[in-house]
Amino acid sequence: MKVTVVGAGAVGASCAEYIAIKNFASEVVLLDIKEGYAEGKAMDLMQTASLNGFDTKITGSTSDYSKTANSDICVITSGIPRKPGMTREELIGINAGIVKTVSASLVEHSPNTILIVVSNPMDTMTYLVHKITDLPKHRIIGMGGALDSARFKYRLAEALEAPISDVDGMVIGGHSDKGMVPLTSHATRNSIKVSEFLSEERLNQVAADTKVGGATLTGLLGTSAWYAPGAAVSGLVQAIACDQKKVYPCSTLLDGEYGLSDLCIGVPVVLGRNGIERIVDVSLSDAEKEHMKASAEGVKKTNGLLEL
Ligand SMILES: NC(=O)C1=CN([C@@H]2O[C@H](COP(=O)(O)OP(=O)(O)OC[C@H]3O[C@@H](n4cnc5c(N)ncnc54)[C@H](O)[C@@H]3O)[C@@H](O)[C@H]2O)C=CC1
Ligand SMILES: O=C([O-])CC(=O)C(=O)O
Repeated sequence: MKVTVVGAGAVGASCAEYIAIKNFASEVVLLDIKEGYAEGKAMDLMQTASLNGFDTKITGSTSDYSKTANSDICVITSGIPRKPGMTREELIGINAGIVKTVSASLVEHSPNTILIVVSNPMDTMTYLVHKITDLPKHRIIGMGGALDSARFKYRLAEALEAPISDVDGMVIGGHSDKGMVPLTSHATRNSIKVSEFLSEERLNQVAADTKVGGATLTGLLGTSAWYAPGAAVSGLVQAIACDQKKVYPCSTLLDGEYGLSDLCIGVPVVLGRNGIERIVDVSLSDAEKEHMKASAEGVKKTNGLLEL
């Protein structure tokens, strides 16, 4: 199993590290445009192999896509991150150009690959990849919901004063401060609805804190987060590589599901060796349906800024 990660920055390196530590891939190629940077990150990570007990071979490349040839899975993390006070949508001007050239080069060298898009604004970048490559839709996957759901579970566990392993919950919708739709009505603590434990007001606070999860960390760190994003990407990569058939919310091209079409937005999907093997249609409350509709309008507005 060969995995390429483009962008050896904070998220790309974290993602490569988690993939290696989980020890399911034979090879990870890190590629960056900065001279020597990916080679340096790869060497540093390889020097953790005997300490962390993995056999995955990590190599680095400066813009040489021949090294990525025949990758089973490619991850795009190249692009600028936001600074405090910015929205993800403001990154479109620079990141669209980067994602366009990177995805074309990846597909040229790995025509059978499954592509995972991470660069922001992620739903719009995922849509862009559909427009400029001829990969089938089940092989183009946007990562956002897996991370947002992990943050939701963190906030739920905090409010419930319960261990995170007892908590389950999912966030669908656009990966943006306003567009996320935390499914509070479906969230559970060991199979019991969380509304049995938390007031509506507290649950609304959990949802609000979840939606600004990325912005909160950007304010604290001065740039956006990388540990949880890297771990979330490695989860998707593992689900595909190991044919786990796990359900994750991912950004995917919709064609009528959830009453939406011609956009990529986060919905629950089954992930296996073929990429997105099924889109799961979950029944939503009226409020969640309205929220999803507004989220889709936001994503479409950002898509409208693309020069296609
Ligand atoms: N979808 C999600 O849930 C998340 C998305 N992100 C996004 O991921 C992206 C990366 O974030 P960080 O790793 O923190 O940024 P970073 O600045 O640490 O790393 C980005 C890397 O991309 C490289 N790069 C730029 N243009 C390139 C090109 N044409 N080819 C190859 N490499 C290129 C840069 O040299 C840099 O090393 C940002 O757009 C950020 O907003 C970050 C966290 C979560
Ligand atoms: O907040 C950001 O800009 C990066 C990101 O998408 C996240 O951490 O959720």
